Amino acid sequence: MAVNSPLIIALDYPSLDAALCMADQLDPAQCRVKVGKELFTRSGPAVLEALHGRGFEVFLDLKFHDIPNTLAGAVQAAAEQGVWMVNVHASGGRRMMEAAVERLQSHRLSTHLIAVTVLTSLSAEELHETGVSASPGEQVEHLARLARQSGLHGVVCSAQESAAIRQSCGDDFLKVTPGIRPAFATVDDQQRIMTPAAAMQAGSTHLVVGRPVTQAEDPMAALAAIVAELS
Ligand SMILES: O=c1ccn([C@@H]2O[C@H](COP(=O)(O)O)[C@@H](O)[C@H]2O)c(=O)[nH]1
Repeated sequence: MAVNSPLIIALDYPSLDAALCMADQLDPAQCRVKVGKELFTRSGPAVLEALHGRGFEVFLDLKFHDIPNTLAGAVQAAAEQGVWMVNVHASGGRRMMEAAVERLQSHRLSTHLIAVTVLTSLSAEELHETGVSASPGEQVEHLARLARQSGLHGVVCSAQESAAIRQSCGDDFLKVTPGIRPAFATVDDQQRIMTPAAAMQAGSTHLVVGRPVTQAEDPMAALAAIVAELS
């Protein structure tokens, strides 16, 4: 299905039923959906089958991070389940990322492979606490370049870094940005945030939106407000 929207709705729910209840209110021609660690750990591949059966393109957000051989196997397993996009941590290094790219290519799997740079929930102070002396912006850009050199299709970053990555890695390199917060939403545990319209202006190619829609009193009204902001 051709999806003519940058929106990816994060189905962060504790059960398959709850996730499908939200999915059934969404139009697979108008947005993609994201399955993360909680939902996948609870429901397993059944959630992918159910969402694919409803016509959705699925971003499997399991943020793989392991030795090259193990990680390549996990990426292959995800791609063979037909997901549109899967991700790994760029901090796993060049050899790990290249192993995943090679595995997809050798099996002719066309799933988009992207790398998480610096989690959008991390502030500069928290990043420094992990032993990284660079600022979030510097570290994101460093890891984005590494991901691009390793053959990946793009990165997960905050929209605050999209413009710099567009400059260094180009328009075609995907900038998938969580931490999207419309003016009406609460910040929650995110740190590096941006509104939907500002994120698109900055060069994000995809906007990941979870709680501003899924925890809203009226999720469909919240989604409509975001769509209106983007049009
Ligand atoms: O750096 C990252 C990487 C992934 N995420 C995921 O995106 C969504 C954001 O949800 P909100 O409710 O809109 O905050 C969530 O599934 C995260 O696991 C991220 O936020 N930051």
